[in-house]
Amino acid sequence: MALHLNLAAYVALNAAFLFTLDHVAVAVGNTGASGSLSGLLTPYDELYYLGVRAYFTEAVMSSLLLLHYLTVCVDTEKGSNWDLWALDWIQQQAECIKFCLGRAVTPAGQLPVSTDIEYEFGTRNPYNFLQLTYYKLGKPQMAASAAHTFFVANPSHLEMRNNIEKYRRMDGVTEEAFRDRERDPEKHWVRVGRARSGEWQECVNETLKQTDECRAQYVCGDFSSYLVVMDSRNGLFLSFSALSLSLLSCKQMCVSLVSTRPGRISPQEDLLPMQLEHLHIAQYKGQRSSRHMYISQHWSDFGIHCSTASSLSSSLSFSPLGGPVPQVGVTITMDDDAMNGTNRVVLDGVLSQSECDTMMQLATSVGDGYRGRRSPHTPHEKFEGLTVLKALKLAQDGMVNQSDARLLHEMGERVRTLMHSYFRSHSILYFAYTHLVCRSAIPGHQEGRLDLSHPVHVDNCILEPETRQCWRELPAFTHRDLSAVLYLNDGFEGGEIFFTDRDAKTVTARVKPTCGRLVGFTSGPINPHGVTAVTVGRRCALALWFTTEKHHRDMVRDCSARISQHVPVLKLKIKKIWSE
Ligand SMILES: O=C(O)CCC(=O)C(=O)O
Ligand SMILES: [Fe+2]
Repeated sequence: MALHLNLAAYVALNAAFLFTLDHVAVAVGNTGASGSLSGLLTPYDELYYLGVRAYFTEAVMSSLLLLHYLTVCVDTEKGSNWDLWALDWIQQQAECIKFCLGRAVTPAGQLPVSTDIEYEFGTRNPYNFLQLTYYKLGKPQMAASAAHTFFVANPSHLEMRNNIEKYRRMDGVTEEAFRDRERDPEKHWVRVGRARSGEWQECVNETLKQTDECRAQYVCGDFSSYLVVMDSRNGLFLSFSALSLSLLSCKQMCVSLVSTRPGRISPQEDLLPMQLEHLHIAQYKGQRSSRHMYISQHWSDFGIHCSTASSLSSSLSFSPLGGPVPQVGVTITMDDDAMNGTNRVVLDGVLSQSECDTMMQLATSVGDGYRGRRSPHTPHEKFEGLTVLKALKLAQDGMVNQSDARLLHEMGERVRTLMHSYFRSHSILYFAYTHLVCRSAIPGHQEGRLDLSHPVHVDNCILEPETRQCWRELPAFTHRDLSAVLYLNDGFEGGEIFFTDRDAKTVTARVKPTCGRLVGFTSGPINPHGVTAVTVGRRCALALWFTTEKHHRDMVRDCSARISQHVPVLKLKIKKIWSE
């Protein structure tokens, strides 16, 4: 977690560093109305800005003192490894602090720390100041350490990258300097980055521990009951409801803080649900009977808000143990084990050769839905496609066979039934989007080609391979729950679909497309995937995405279902409207 500046800690720190503050205030020549010479404490924000001002006016000595205070503060916060027993202690201190606060701290000093300052520390800017200050004072080891800690949260900061390279070459700078000074209290992030199947339990435990510590530190616990007792004479119920609300928001704030990566300003929405999903899968595979109890217990414990809960419930509504495939001639060619992953499957025999041929013909005759334009993913391929609705409209206009257009529509239903059954979906699957896509190599543009036909991605979140995070936010199609690709042909070169680890590099499975082969997988972060370059020929497939949320269903599909059933009737209606 970044720097926590709760009131209790503020008071404690101010008391502990009063001496330092006196020096700082004198050194920067600003005792201020609320300065320490008056015997009262300086507001945190003011201190910070004094330091920054001193830094820019090159008052190195004074800024160092002040920034030293700030880092000691960071270190102290870091070291405050509050255990649950601390909650009791804090509760006991809370009344005392409240009493002392009014006497020892000026009204300005009691102000909460501003969001600007929270932001500054969240993005680790003080470490930037620190590194230069230490450098000027001839302390390269300390400077390198500050530079590294800053850089972890600001990896695109080129100047700091250069500085770090310089520090590495300096005498007296050891490897020890290149350690993230804020890392220890962020253990859950370290675990998330490394967790493999057996480690999710520890990962969940660490996240919950951090949340508990945060709540203890911010006094989200039963501190409210003291105030309720104190205020019981004047409006017990009003006080109680107000306090309950602030207690809840305090607890929720801790969920957000724990879910916010160092250097980030917004929380990762599904941090604990994501961990629980992995744990659930690991335990499901291990056939442990207590799995659901564990998950539901901590689900409520974490105080997950609605959207997070729904993302968890949707990810848990598929079983990682494959179900039956209720269709004659369809076989399971690869399951989770064969694909080194979870919730992935390859089914064969979903289409006959003649059905594939029909679809290829349909794609060839009308595959201008995307006007045969260049692929959005690579300049070396053309990308043409067709939606079901477009095919049915073309059928209305007599441009394609009605039966072909209906087959396209019916194939989607076939895939839905298979996906629902194989993934043992607990809820109805709605079509989110469907399209038939052909990728064609542009002849003469293939020499020395290194890119992919479709770069590695996750279908319902934005993958950030460096941090192994996947951000379930727009413009990703966050409502997609299951993905399916039904292949129509082979006879081209390249064009394999492959799955990777979250690093987008470690390939865990590869599948060669062929007529009637269906690749199905859950759309979330456990299934990053891409398509290798199509270097010769044309590769066609029907891509489908399903959602368990009714309001995200593809309305156009509903419309096309009606059209599919009533093509002749609609045609008559349209004619009638024209003639009127
Ligand atoms: O065509 C494929 O094999 C996969 C396409 C894909 O991943 C996508 O469209 O999101
Ligand atoms: Fe995809």
